[in-house]
Amino acid sequence: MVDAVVIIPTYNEIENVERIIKNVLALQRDFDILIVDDNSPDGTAAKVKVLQEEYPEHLFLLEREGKLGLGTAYITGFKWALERSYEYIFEMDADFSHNPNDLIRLYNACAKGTSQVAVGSRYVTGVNVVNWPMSRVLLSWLASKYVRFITGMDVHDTTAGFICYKREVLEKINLNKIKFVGYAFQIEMKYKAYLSKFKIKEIPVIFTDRTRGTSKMSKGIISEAVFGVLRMKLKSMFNSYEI
Ligand SMILES: Nc1nc2c(ncn2[C@@H]2O[C@H](COP(=O)(O)OP(=O)(O)O[C@H]3O[C@H](CO)[C@@H](O)[C@H](O)[C@@H]3O)[C@@H](O)[C@H]2O)c(=O)[nH]1
Repeated sequence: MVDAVVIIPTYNEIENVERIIKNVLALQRDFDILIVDDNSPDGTAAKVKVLQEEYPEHLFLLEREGKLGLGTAYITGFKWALERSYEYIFEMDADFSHNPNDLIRLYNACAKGTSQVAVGSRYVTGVNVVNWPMSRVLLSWLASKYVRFITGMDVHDTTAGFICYKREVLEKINLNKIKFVGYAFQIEMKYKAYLSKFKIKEIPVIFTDRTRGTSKMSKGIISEAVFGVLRMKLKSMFNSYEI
């Protein structure tokens, strides 16, 4: 029985999905994969179904009816994983901005180290981002600084989406109380793990922007993060923030 599952949310990732699945399933350590697809018009889910014939025991697919956001895709995936016996539950993008080889480094930080959360971090040793335009690097770096300042969390890459959670973390957090649907979900999850006193370790990784397909980042995602983080902090100061 494989003890680790990599959850990969997809929306229009037809150009990446086969390669990312094959890369992860070819790693030296065994991982299962759960794809959470939001009815991608480009046929991503249909491609996954074909690949399931090749990897019937290790590749799983959840299909949702439409584009419901990155955060809710992960929550759906977490609940699926908790119904099974996985001990290590990962988040990873489909587009190779996260290097699948680094999964093993994140795994080791939780399985062999003392951390319950391992974050593939772009900003723990300088700025390790390749191919993003300067404006996007600045936005992401400033967002991480802002979140660190407001929340007081000792995490440099607070918006990172390359994570290993030990099962106990996802069992402790009330997944039905997660407020953010977009990328700010990443911040909220880390904040809840931090408030729950879990040990969060940042593992330096190089984030390389996608060469195929397009980002789903939008202005709404930014305002969700800016105001949402303030709300989150204020609530926790007045003890009305539920983990
Ligand atoms: N199912 C589903 N998947 C989605 C949705 N929106 C995005 N995705 C998937 O989520 C992954 C990340 O989306 P991208 O649009 O490629 O993200 P990015 O702009 O490269 O953003 C990166 O930086 C963010 C901020 O630092 C990170 O929060 C994010 O995880 C990612 O690493 C991809 O696999 C994409 O298909 C959605 O609504 N539904």
